[in-house]
Amino acid sequence: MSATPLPAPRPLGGTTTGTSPDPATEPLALLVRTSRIDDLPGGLTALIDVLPDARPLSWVRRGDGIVGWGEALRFDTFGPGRFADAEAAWQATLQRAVVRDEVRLPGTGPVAFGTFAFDDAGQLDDQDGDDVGPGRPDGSLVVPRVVVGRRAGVTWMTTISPGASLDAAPGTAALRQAPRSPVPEPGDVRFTDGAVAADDWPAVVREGVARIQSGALEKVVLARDVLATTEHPLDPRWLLRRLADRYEACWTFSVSGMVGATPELLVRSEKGLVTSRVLAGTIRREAGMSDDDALLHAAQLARSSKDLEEHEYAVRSVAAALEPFCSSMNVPDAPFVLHLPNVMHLASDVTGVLDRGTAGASRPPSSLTLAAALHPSAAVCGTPTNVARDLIRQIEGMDRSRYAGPVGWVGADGDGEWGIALRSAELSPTDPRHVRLFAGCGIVAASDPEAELAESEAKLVPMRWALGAD
Ligand SMILES: C=C(O[C@H]1C=CC=C(C(=O)O)[C@@H]1O)C(=O)O
Repeated sequence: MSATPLPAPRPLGGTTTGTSPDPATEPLALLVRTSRIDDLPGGLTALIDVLPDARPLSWVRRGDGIVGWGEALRFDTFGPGRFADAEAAWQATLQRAVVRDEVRLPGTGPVAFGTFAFDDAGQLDDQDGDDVGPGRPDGSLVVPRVVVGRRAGVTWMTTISPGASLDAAPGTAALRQAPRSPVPEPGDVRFTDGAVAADDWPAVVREGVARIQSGALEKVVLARDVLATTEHPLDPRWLLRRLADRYEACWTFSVSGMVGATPELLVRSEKGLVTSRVLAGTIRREAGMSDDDALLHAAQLARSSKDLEEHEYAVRSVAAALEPFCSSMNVPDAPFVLHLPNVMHLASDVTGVLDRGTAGASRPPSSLTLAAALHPSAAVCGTPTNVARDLIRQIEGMDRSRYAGPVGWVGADGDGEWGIALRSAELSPTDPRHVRLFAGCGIVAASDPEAELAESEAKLVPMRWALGAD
């Protein structure tokens, strides 16, 4: 890709920051270099272990993926155009990037990590319900200074130098020499109720069930938050290391203070093939459960008509959103059971072949465009989407912020991976000892409010555990 002297990426409805000249007035070119490096010691946490400071970027699963740090560029976007604005800013950036990529795998060359809010309709202060927007962005793309990645035995390092700066060339020696701050332990953790007290949450679910039974909608996903206060300032690397080690089937992510290990892949787009792992329908897995008991639970989940109904809505919403972009698709007839340490889920992998000539577009849709089209799926919102979203705004009583929004990365060719920010926590931008944990449940006519509360507790287990609580 060559550098074209285009105007600087003006954030359409957003803000851009870089580490070089003000991008609003001067073009900010990026020099991007990717080289293969020696494999890293360590298995599942090898990538996490190279992160040098407490502002990590991460997208890691089973020891593979990409991590990044530093900020060559950042785009913050607001309101309903947040995805399109982020995409436009990324495309404008790529126009001015000079790239030398010696590895050429998904995740090499220029990449941007991203995180987007669930809702774009203003933000509620979680404590007293005051509207505090538009301070916090509804979406952010971060182009790191350094990326380290690993895929199927190939390990690489990318350096991204903005403007006139020239960072050290990528290489094993450069990575070894980079200073790395120690990861402090968070110490004791205290958990308190979030916007809606746990004891009051079943009443919210009851209201959701009543609306469904009245015929207003078929499914709604209702969520709650829990506040955690740590004894010492929390370093997100502490969470990432524990999550990547224990929840290896999940995507361990970190972007701008949104951290978690999600089992749900909103979309992966790679060389014309798109995949979405749709989850909905859950059964708890007790600590210490035997394999035989786990199998019995899995069978019970696979037969549960309430869970199958929840799942069907989610699969249908994903298939309908992907269909306009695909020349062919495979939507499984029946889900499989995904086993995680804390829960089991009904899961379906929906796949499709991208139609390269979609709707007269000059290039195939990027993974970010696909994520925007898929969000919010019925796994995190409901059916019909608009009715469910309105009901969430009315009765949930909480600002979801980036919980249940898309999180992931996009590369220069548009390929990338976007998860749904579940099993997640948002670190306070102002107090490093404060974190909000989130969990939600799909509600259908047959849902039992107390059982949903128990299910939400099971979904909080990964983040509680990652903080150090048993
Ligand atoms: C909304 C969440 O989970 C979704 C994903 C899997 C299973 C779900 C369920 O069974 O309700 C939810 O749809 C969450 O973890 O906060």
